[in-house]
Amino acid sequence: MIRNAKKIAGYSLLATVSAGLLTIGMQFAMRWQVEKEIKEDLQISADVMLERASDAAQTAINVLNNLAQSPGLSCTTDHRYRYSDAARSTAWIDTIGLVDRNGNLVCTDLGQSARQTGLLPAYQVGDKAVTLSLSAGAGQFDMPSLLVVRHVANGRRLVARVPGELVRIDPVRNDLRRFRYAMLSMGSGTHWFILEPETAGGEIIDRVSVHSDVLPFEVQMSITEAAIDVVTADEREFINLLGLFFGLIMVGIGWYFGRYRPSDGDIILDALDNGEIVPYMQPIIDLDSGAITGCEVLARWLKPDGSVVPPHEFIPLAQNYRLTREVTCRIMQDSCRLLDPVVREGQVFKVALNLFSHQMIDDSIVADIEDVFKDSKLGFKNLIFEISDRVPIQEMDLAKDVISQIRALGAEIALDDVGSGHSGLYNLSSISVDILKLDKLLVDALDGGFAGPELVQGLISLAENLNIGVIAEGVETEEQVIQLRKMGVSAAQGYLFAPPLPAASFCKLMKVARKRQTASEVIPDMEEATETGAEEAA
Ligand SMILES: Nc1nc2c(ncn2[C@@H]2O[C@H](COP(=O)(O)O[C@H]3[C@@H](O)[C@H](n4cnc5c(=O)[nH]c(N)nc54)O[C@@H]3COP(=O)(O)O)[C@@H](O)[C@H]2O)c(=O)[nH]1
Repeated sequence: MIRNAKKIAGYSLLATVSAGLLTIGMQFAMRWQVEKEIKEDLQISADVMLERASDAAQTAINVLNNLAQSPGLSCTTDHRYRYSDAARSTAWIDTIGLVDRNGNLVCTDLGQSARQTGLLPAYQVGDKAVTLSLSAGAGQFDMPSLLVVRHVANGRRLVARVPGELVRIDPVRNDLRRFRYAMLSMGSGTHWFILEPETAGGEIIDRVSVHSDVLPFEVQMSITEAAIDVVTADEREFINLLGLFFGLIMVGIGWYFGRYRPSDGDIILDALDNGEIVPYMQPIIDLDSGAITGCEVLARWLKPDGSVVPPHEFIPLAQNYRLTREVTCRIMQDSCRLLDPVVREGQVFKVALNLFSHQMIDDSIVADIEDVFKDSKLGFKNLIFEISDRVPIQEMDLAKDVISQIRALGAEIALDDVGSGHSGLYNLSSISVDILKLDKLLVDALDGGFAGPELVQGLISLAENLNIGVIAEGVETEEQVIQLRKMGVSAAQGYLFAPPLPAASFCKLMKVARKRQTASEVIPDMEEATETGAEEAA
């Protein structure tokens, strides 16, 4: 199972939906743009068609006006040459002929000799000098031609024929013509031609209508929606591919952001599971005899790369992620297991374990202590639980209850960090403890400073009066040992004797200490074990 599968699925769904919306948005925008362009094209088409029709008609009128300047136009070869020349002078006209007053075509330009009866209506006095009419198409599907008629004399008229095929050419894209309807009309219901769409039906998306101010032409055009689908076919495919591509990228991003990234809490849990958080033991020495009377258990994180992480770097993380119970249990279990060989040899010594201040108001710690130590050889009576005086206990009644339960098991309670910067002896006034642990700051103050020795002496007297023991912490010099002994302190720990040691080194040290009972014999060997321990720790 992929870790964070739900998260990845959520992100991917979000990504897919956004890719889908983006694709739809792009399709919509593209369709809107194409529709706009099609409408513009339709307008241009209509304008061009009207312009062509007007240009063709106007050119034919001009050509016929020029011819009409010549007097006595007839069907002589000479005149027919003139008609031919005039017809060829412009692409719009395909033939020019002469029509008699009865409307019969009597001759045309050269090459167009056939006589045609009834081409135009009979001439009426008062007819306009120039008229426009339409010829019938030769076949059913032929387009009628525009006949431009110019009266010359005696009811005779010059006629120029303008074929519709030349006018209907329009610039609309081939694929759009199938959906376009176009009509060029000449007023009063007469239309020159109608271009029907190839594909009938469909919603009309635009209609345009343009007309000439000078000539009786009007162009009407419309186009159906299907044209948009045809025009956008390639683009739609492209956008869909783009959407798919974008969707895949978004899913990738979703996976990236949703993938499992362990929190600091997960890292601590993994370290616990992998046995990387281990107990180190710092010996507690009897200053009178030099014997090791116990140890303080201090947690260390041994990383796989060999580095040793001190507690102040990972304990706050464990606190943030509410993993203090797990840490405490692991340290207690490992201490119990690792010290077992020493205990089995019959050595009696005290093991001090640190508790978190909030554990003082949660009696699950009592059950945990019982669980771990109930069957151990060490026994509850050799356990000391240290609670820090740095943090005032909030719910004193609860704390008193938890402490009395721990003491009822037979274990002792030590008030740690007494005399440290944040210790106010507040806790001491409310809870009963068995041991005071003088902080390194106080021990350092023995060497000098204002009222240092008096302060220590005062606390020692206080402890004596309360009938509680004292352990000095952070002892680093022999002078401190001498002073502490003078003041009546008989238990201490510190780098002078040994730093916190890996369990194996501490056990080795205990073995040596068992053989040599006196301080003068033990301390030199302790240095040896300490060096070994430091090497192992490294
Ligand atoms: N609730 C728990 N708290 C724990 C646990 N393990 C450690 N801790 C607390 O972390 C604090 C720092 O501990 P650490 O870095 O191990 O420091 C201790 C000693 O190594 C250090 N020490 C001892 N002797 C000397 C010395 O001569 N010189 C010197 N400079 N330092 C020395 O002092 C610290 C003693 O700790 P404490 O007695 O508790 O004050 C510390 O507050 C630990 O309590 C854990 O498992 N649970």
